[in-house]
Formats: sequence, structure tokens, C-alpha cells
Amino acid sequence: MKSSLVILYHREPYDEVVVDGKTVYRDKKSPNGIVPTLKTFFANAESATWIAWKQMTAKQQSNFEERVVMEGGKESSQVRRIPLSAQQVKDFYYITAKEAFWPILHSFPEHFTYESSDWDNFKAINQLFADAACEDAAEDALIWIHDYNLWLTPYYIRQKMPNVKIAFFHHTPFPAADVFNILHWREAIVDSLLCCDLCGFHIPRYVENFAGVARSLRDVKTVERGPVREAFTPHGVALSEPDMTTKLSYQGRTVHLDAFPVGTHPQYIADVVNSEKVQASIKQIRDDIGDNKLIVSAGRVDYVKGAKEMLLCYERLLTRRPELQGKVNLVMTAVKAAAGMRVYKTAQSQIEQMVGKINGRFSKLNWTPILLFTEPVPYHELMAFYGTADIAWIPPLRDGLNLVAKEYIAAHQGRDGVLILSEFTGSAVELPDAVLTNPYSDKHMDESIDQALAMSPEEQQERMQRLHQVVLQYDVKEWANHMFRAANATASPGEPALV
Ligand SMILES: Nc1ncnc2c1ncn2[C@@H]1O[C@H](COP(=O)(O)OP(=O)(O)O[C@H]2O[C@H](CO)[C@@H](O)[C@H](O)[C@H]2O)[C@@H](O)[C@H]1O
Ligand SMILES: O=P(O)(O)OC[C@H](O)CO
Repeated sequence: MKSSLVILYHREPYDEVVVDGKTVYRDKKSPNGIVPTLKTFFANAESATWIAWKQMTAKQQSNFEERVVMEGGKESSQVRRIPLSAQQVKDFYYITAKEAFWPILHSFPEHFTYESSDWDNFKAINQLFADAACEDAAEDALIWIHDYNLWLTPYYIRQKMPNVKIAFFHHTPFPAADVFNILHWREAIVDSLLCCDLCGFHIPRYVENFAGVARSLRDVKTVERGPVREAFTPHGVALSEPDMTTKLSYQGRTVHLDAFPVGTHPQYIADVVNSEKVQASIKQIRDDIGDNKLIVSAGRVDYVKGAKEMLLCYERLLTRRPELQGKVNLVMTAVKAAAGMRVYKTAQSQIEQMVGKINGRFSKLNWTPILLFTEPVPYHELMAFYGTADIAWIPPLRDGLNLVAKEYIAAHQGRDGVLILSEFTGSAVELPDAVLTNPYSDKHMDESIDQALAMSPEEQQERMQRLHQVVLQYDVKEWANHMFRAANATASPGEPALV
């Protein structure tokens, strides 16, 4: 049966493990903000296909289940896996995507490496995803593609299905033209994105950057522009943008552009935090640290996430204000996205060395300044840390959005807590009541942590209530609904709208 919704995201929605000779599918352990987001509505969709890759040997390829149904999911919603060899995965994901595209997307051209990239392999794998999508999509389906790993799929799909609806969502930032255009393959990528009906981004700045790139490379016409929605701070934050382009036309096709940031599951998070199990963990953490201030900072190991800048600031804090030694605890997670990525080795060892140095310098018999987790933390434990923490410290140098900020707010349910949030995360233009900080400035970082530590309970509550309203209103359901509404609105006159 053909699907009315086809989701293309390169990762599978679960970890496949063999227990006692039987294959079972478990929630993914690695910290990734996209999989849980997409899983929520994929599991409930009536007839959907999720297309991902699966690494296997040639021998395994001759005999594997191409399609599986997720536990608890509907028979009509299947995960279709494209078999890839270890070498293909390495070239496509670890190297071309992470060593060439990722640094450019995050405006770190100094980390960009071109020589080891394998563009032909990237094209071939994108073609495989596009072929699978076309096989599974009904004529009136929506094909929803996620992230830069699949940049070329719109082009290949359009060759085979000229009228199918294609939406693309970027979970990362989208950089300005003078950075994006460093990519050798810029024309092919932009031509492919211009084959979409809808190109979605987290925030208006990324929309504007994409429109700027398209204008710089192709003779696109701006069809519509307007002020940004009230959900976004229009001025004054590093990534603010007062107006944005909402329609471009190119070669007879209209491409809709839109900004709709991913949301979280505030009610689910509140239920987990309020559960007996998590409340018991929260009490245990509090008993362990007494009246100390608990700071939490969670994320993947990545040079874009600002861990180094935060650790330097924490070291300065303990030096500038020795009275805080023994009175604050920083719980930090720095977990690898996948094993064996050379691009993250330096970032990981840098974090481990800095934590070792700070702990070595300041620890006392009964106090260690930093507790570092380098392995995924079970969800309930993570929520217990979010729920207990007086401060969440989120310092990325660049981040498409940052879901940890929203999860922390949801865990506190408008009661208390302080969010220190880098202005260079997409979420900063949605969350003006956070303590916004500039991770490129030592002075600003120092002022922000001082401000957070000194904030009165009344001010914490006022800010948290406003932040909670935002997180409640723009949750993950609203994100998906926004996308479906926006995709529907791309129907040209006379063309039937999506159902
Ligand atoms: N030690 C640990 N163990 C287990 N889980 C952990 C963990 N540390 C963090 N997590 C969880 O991992 C997720 C990470 O979310 P991010 O928004 O940082 O996503 P990520 O960078 O993967 O994805 C991309 O997609 C998302 C969604 O679009 C964007 O917010 C982001 O900018 C972009 O880079 C959060 O749900 C967090 O709670
Ligand atoms: O592709 P991954 O799993 O490394 O994902 C990292 C980010 O979530 C992509 O935006």
C-alpha cells in the first residue's frame, strides 16, 4: 500500500538489539533531538513510511527485513531501511555530512574539510532515498525530508514525481551566503532545495539566509515578504530578524519559505517529573547536595555546543568568587552522537581534560565541582536533573534551536529555575525571558552566571511562567500542525489540498 506521508530522516527511530536470540527495538540511547520529535506523530500516523539507512555487511544484505513496524505503532506505518555498507555510512555521514556540511551550516569554516568528502557517494545515497520515497509515496502524498544529509533528495524525487508535495525541514542553522557559498556543491544543493514546495527552518534568520543564498546563486524572484510572526523577537537578539521572505519563484515553481521552531512535549515532561520515581530521585539529589546551587548543562559532544566556553567561565567563577567553592555543583553531559567520528575526538578529549583540570584544582574531600557524564543518561534520570537544577546553562556558539532549553522549562512547570541561553541558539529568539548570553564574550558569560546565581525567587517565577507559556503554546504538536498547514497552503489554485 502506498503511504500518504513519507518521512525521510537518515537515522532509524529506534536501536535494534538482539536479546536472547530475538530482535527487539528500543528507544534510541544517543542524544538526538530529531528522532523523538518525529517519532511522536509517526507512531500515530494512519499510513506513513519512515525511510532511514541501516548499516550491514553484504552477507546480511541478502537476508534482512527491509520494512519493520515500530513497537506499539500501526501496521500501516512502517520503517523502511536502506542497506548501506560501513564504508558508505562512513563516507556519507561521518565524513561528507559531518566534516564538510556541518561546519559550514554552523558557520565554522575553519573546521571545513573538502578533500576527504565523497560527493559521488553522497549523491548515490540521496538517490537511493529518493527512489525509495517515490516507490512508497501515493500520488497525493506529502514527502517530508529532514536535514542536510538528504539535501539532494528533493531534486531526485522531482524528476520522478513532478507533482508530489515535498517539504524540507532544516534542524540546523542555515548560514549566510558568504559562508554557505564556501561549499563546492552549492549550486546542486540550492537547485535541489528549490524543487521543494516548502522549505522550513527554525527561525526567520535562517529563512533569510537561505533566501540570500538562493538569490546569490540563481535568478530567483522574491514573490512575498512580510513581518515575522509574534512568536519571534523581531529586534535586539543576535539572531533576530524583523521581516522575512515567504515565497520565492524559480523556473515556474513557487517555493514557500517558513520559520516554525520545533517544540517539546511539555505535558509528558511534567508527568515524568511529577512521577513518584522522578520525585524520589529529585529528593535524593537534593539530599546529596544540600543547599548547594545545582547547575545542569546537557548536550552532545560538539565544538558548536560551547562546552569549552562554559567550562572556562565556570573556572573563572570559582576563581573570582572563592566563597562559591563547595557551594555549587555543575552536572554536565557530553555524549557522542555516534562511535568513531574523528571530527568529535578533539572536542571530547578537550572537555574531559578541562573537567579533570577544574576538578583537580578545586575538589575537596566532600565536594567535586563537576559531575561529567560521557554516556547517554536514562531519560528519567535526565529529567530528575532538569527538575532539580536551579540553573540550566546552555552556551552553544551555534545551535539550530536547542531542545534542552525547552525541556528544562517544561520540567520546572513555571515554578522556579533560571535558564542561561546563548543568543546564538535558534530558541533565543523565542525565549526572551531567559538570561540571554553571548558565549563569545568572557565578560558577558561572567555577568550571566552571576545574574543567574543572584536571581530572586520572585523574578525566577515571573520569567519561568512566561517561558512556560511559550513552551506550552509552541509544543511539538503545534510544530507538526504548522508544517501540515504550511504544506497544505502550498497547493496552487485548482490543485486539491492535502488531506
Ligand atoms: N547525556 C544525555 N543522555 C541522553 N539524552 C541527552 C543527553 N544529553 C542531552 N540529551 C537529549 O538530547 C536531545 C538533544 O537536543 P538538541 O536540541 O540539543 O538536539 P541535536 O543537536 O541533537 O539536534 C538538532 O535538532 C534539534 C531539533 O530540531 C535542534 O534543536 C538542534 O539545534 C539541532 O542540532 C535533548 O532531547 C536532550 O534532552
Ligand atoms: O545526524 P545526527 O544524529 O548526528 O544528528 C545531529 C543533529 O541532530 C542533526 O541536526
